[in-house]
Amino acid sequence: MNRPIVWTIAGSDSGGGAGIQADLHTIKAFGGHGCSVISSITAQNSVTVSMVEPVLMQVFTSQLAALESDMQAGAIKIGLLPTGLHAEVLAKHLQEYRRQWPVKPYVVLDPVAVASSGRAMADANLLPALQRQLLQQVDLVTPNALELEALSGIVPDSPEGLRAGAAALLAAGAGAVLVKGGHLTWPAEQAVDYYTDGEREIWLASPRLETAHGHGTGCTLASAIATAIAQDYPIEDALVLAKAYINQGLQGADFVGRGAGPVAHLGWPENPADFPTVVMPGSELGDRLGLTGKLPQGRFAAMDTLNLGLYPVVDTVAWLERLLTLGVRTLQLRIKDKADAEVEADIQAAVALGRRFNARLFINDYWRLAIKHGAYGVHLGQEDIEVADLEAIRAAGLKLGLSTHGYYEMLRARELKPSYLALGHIFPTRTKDMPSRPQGLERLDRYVALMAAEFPLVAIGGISRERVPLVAATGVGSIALVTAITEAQDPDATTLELLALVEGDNAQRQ
Ligand SMILES: Cc1ncc(COP(=O)(O)OP(=O)(O)O)c(N)n1
Ligand SMILES: Cc1ncsc1CCOP(=O)(O)O
Ligand SMILES: [Mg+2]
Repeated sequence: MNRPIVWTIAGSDSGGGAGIQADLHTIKAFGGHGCSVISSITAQNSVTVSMVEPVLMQVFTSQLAALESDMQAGAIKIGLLPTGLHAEVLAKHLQEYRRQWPVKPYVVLDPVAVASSGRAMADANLLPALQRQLLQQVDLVTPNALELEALSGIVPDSPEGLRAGAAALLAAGAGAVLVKGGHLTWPAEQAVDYYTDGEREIWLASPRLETAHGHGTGCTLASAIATAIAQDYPIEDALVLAKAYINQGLQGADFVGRGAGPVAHLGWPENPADFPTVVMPGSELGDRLGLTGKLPQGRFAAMDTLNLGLYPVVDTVAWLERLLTLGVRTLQLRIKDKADAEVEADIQAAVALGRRFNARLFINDYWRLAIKHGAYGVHLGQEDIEVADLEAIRAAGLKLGLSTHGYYEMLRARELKPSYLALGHIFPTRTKDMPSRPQGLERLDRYVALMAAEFPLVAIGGISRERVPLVAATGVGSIALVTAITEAQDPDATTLELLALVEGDNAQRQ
């Protein structure tokens, strides 16, 4: 596999728990190739920092030049900069990379100024240089509560204070801000991270972990985000993965010296318990954080099985009838962009057919008509979550399937307790213009490992007859298809073959 290049520009920690050393562990764990630009050499162990020595400016810029001429970065993580001058010089280099490089690196700044022991790690000129020059060159800055206060002058002692502090960093030029919740004193029982790019907010919560350890968490989090982005994960997935990596690493942390041990580096996060909760409007925590909106009041009706099997998605009642007659038992009517009045008769007919064949028949999009005609279930997309009356669908007893396109959307959908989750699009598809990138089998594998115990899962998007065995091998319980069936030379024979492939002995042929 091609490992994306990720640079860390940071200080060396002789104790091996933070700085360059933590960054390189993390970059490797996330599948990147780590390159380092050492900004300063620290002498420290698990109990004290005894020396911080900035590297000569020529040593600093020679490392940048060496990498720049041969090993252009997909993402750059910046940690400790020992002087304001190092920050100024770096800002100029970053500006130049953005101008010259064909692919712009994603830059994450972890604004380290004070060690966890309380010792100042940088000179007094660093803060103004960050504020006036470096912030403008970064895509994401990741302060903790103390660093946010130092950079913005605003004390984040409430959600409003936190939002105001983050807004000040956006105004200073940062592309986005992630405030880490570890040092916030509220909410008491959860460590809540806050992300904003000025247009949207994401709040991620995990229970506070009782541990004496955690040296290097800030460095590790920023490196994990940078490497996930270099792997082409969208920012919201990078945030979720990085927080899961930290939670896993804190659980596994132990003494190395006499003091606080380093966060452990335990590979790609896979345990659902390590993943954060997406704080939803309408939840108790959401209310406390000032989010507005509603949540459904309970779970959606459960499916009768975790394995929904072959799942054709078609646009006419005639197709539904043909497939039901062949023995298909999970199907969807997907008619796009028509007025309710134009589709009502088809939806009514589809619901009646589904009942006659005792099938799991989902209606895409038209949730009001689905409720009105007593459909078995509704399938909705991410955009619909904001606008559909989910509680009305739930209260009417309809099943709900939700589309997701990655870690963050899966975790957000999880909070709505739907009947199944769809994961897509797995391969490039001609059927629909997708704003996200194809997920591929490796990511599908990981999603299935994470969510399969909790929800029936459906894979969709670009799944041809030939790809069905590969998709089925991930353990996903259902495979949704459009063109593999509707454009097959012999749709009936193909459907029977697919039923046997996906459902094996459980295929209910008539
Ligand atoms: C099983 C299944 N998965 C995903 C989709 C896509 O739904 P959505 O995101 O709402 O997009 P449209 O289908 O409405 O274009 C689906 N329909 N079925
Ligand atoms: C509706 C939809 N949602 C995600 S991909 C997709 C289309 C799947 O069609 P095909 O199986 O022809 O690629
Ligand atoms: Mg839809």
